[in-house]
Amino acid sequence: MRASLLQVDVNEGESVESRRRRVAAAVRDQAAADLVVLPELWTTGAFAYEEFGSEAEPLEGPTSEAMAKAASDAGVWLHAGSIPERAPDGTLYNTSLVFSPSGDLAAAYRKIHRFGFDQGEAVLMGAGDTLVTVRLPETVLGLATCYDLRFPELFRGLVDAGAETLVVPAGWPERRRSHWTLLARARAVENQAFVLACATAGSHAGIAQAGHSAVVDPWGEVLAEAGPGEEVLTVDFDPATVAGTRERFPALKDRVLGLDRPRR
Ligand SMILES: NC(=O)CCC(=O)C(=O)O
Repeated sequence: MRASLLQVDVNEGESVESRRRRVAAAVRDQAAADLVVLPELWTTGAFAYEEFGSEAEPLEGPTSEAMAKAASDAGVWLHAGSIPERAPDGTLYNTSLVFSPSGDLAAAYRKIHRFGFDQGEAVLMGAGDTLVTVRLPETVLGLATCYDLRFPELFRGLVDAGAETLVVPAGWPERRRSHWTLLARARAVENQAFVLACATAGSHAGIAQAGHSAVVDPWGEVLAEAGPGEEVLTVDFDPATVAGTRERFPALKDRVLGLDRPRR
């Protein structure tokens, strides 16, 4: 299976419309891939809080339309990263979209853990409450977004739902890059799954982005890692490695669930 991660440069010098056209063209160029992955909130930038409301779109908005067409033109599965979604009741969500090679919306995942503590995304956006997996011919994707990477129980839930390839679009700051790299490997090792971690490059809202998108195998080996700038990271991997790893080293079967809490 071939995956291409598009590490998009997101900066205020380029309009959302221009970036949408540029990214759609880049997706069309990936016709040799089976799966193309984009980062989190690449239209606005994950830290451009003041843009979330003005650039929010419904699930059938301009980004979704452009990405559906790009996926069908290229004939690829497309994890189109996330958009600021405005739901019919007005609530904003950080929503990831997955399109099939015929351009149909196969899945939408609303980010469960919002970043910012008592500001930014955490107060501007609603929280998703549903785990999402997507069955491709070669593997089952489990969806998570950026800050979700810090919450291992979410990933265990995805694995329990059948996920073998964990896809994590992000807008991760350069100053915490070591956490990004470490957590992507940790989620791969503990879940014996592939991790496709696709981040933004560049700088927006005064926050330098980490880049360094990566593909990690179920043994925790980094198969490929991008540099800091805009880049297409293409990797061939064998999804059957997941079942092989889980069979040879059956740690997931040794889980002990429902432990009692310490007595006080
Ligand atoms: N967009 C995000 O979720 C940022 C997450 C982050 O900066 C961190 O977890 O650190």
